[in-house]
Amino acid sequence: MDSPAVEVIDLVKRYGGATAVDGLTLSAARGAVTAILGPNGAGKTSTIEICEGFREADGGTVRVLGLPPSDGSLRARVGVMLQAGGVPPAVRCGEWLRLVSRFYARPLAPDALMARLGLTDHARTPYRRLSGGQQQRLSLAAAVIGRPELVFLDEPTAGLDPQARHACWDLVADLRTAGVGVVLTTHHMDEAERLADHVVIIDRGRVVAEGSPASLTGAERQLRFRARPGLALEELLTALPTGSAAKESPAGHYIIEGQVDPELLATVTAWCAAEGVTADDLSIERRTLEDVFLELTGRELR
Ligand SMILES: Nc1ncnc2c1ncn2[C@@H]1O[C@H](COP(=O)(O)OP(=O)(O)OP(=O)(O)O)[C@@H](O)[C@H]1O
Repeated sequence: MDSPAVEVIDLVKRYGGATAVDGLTLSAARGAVTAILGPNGAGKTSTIEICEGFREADGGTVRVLGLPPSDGSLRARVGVMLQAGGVPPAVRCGEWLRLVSRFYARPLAPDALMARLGLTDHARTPYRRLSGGQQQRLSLAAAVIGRPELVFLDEPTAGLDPQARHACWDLVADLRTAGVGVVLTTHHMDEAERLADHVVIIDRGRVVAEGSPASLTGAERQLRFRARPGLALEELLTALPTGSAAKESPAGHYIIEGQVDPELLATVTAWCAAEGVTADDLSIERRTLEDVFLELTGRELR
């Protein structure tokens, strides 16, 4: 049987006295999209850069396509999109892509890839004159041009406009269809929910949850509405069946959890009416990945 695309066991990474990755274990399948989520400083980039062979681990085992990350044969088989830099400032966009393509035996056509990522009009623009989003798209193009078996994308859509974000999503979906393994980090929960087969949530250098987006969010539904901030939810709770929960998060956004049925809906709307409150945008929804993420990693800023 093939080894996983990426296998990380008990990974440890320290910077001076600080432990950034603290016994992290995860696995990413071939031909699937694995999203690594975590708050700022959780250890995502450290982990990914160790897998890419750019940083040394202080402990644990990492295998990429069954090989140690330092194995030279991986260069031709693995695509890497860095968070920033790596391109000479004066090189033109199209020139760079053609240059990178020459390192590979069966590269994609640079012009077609530029067209796909909206870079055709910038083919002759030097890297330093590209906007942040255009530089980002060029890095993405360079990561996939060699038809890799596996790509690492570190925050691929950070700073992209909605059009470019969708183009990136389409590209990732096509890579997956073509059997390419994709390991990406993102702060966009909707992106992970939309793209990923497998989500790994890490916090303080450790995995705190993993599974498919559906298994992480569960089947439970919630009642949500918007109203003026500061409603007396403890009062509402006394009218709801035992086991229900009500919270305001953020201010003016209310979430009621429990057995969401017509009776609960009627109780909540009747209570709102008695309070003289109109419940706006009332909806019954499943928990989102963002809800799960915040529950697991807390709300304090890092
Ligand atoms: N080269 C370095 N030297 C010292 N500390 C570092 C270095 N790189 C990362 N760190 C620290 O290690 C921890 C993990 O950083 P890392 O970049 O891996 O997190 P991350 O999850 O990718 O964060 P973000 O979401 O902000 O990109 C942070 O506390 C960071 O300050």
